[in-house]
Amino acid sequence: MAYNKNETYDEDITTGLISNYKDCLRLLGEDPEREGLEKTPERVAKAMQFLTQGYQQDAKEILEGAKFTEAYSEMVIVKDIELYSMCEHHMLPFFGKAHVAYIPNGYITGLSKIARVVDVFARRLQVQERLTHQILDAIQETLQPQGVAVVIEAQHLCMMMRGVQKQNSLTTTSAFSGQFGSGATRAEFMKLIGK
Ligand SMILES: Nc1nc2c(ncn2[C@@H]2O[C@H](COP(=O)(O)OP(=O)(O)OP(=O)(O)O)[C@@H](O)[C@H]2O)c(=O)[nH]1
Ligand SMILES: [Zn+2]
Repeated sequence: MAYNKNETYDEDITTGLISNYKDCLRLLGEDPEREGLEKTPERVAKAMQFLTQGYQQDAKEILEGAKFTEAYSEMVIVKDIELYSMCEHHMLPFFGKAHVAYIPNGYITGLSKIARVVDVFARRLQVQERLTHQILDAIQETLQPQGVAVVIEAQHLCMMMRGVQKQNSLTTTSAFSGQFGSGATRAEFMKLIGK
């Protein structure tokens, strides 16, 4: 299922979600029939399907689709990839940036595919740590490069709007494989992403 301007949504899932979101609104003390909320259950049903569309997508297929033989063997970095995901504990957004690098070993991939892979895993219910590792594993297993590095910096609304209510906390997670395990290569990557 691809959700773009010509959005198509699974009818059964949408119908089921609409009915459940109507109940949610009632339980929260709202009137789902009042004018402003009339279409809200449907909008939320579609928004939630959009935000979890990653379950229907295959990161390896995306990378394989633009895998090219190339002798380039220096570090390739795509940094500042904006990221929007939802924490699996509260189903509230967390958002920030992903920085991804790999050192090719005979194959490169289309640069946009790196950003697409970030979205495939971000558009699910996540914890930031698992998201970081899933991006790394997909690239490692598909391109079999000399190494992969993923750093994610994100703010979690569940820590900002509720709970501990810390507005300025930033969570950084990282995962490294292959050559990024060594000090010099990792240090070069961290320097290039401004860390
Ligand atoms: N490790 C990790 N924790 C997360 C992530 N997103 C949210 N959390 C945390 O998940 C934890 C869930 O803890 P619980 O004590 O079960 O939930 P809670 O009572 O709502 O916790 P508070 O947020 O502290 O009020 C909280 O500490 C959240 O901050 C994430 O991506 N990674
Ligand atoms: Zn949370």
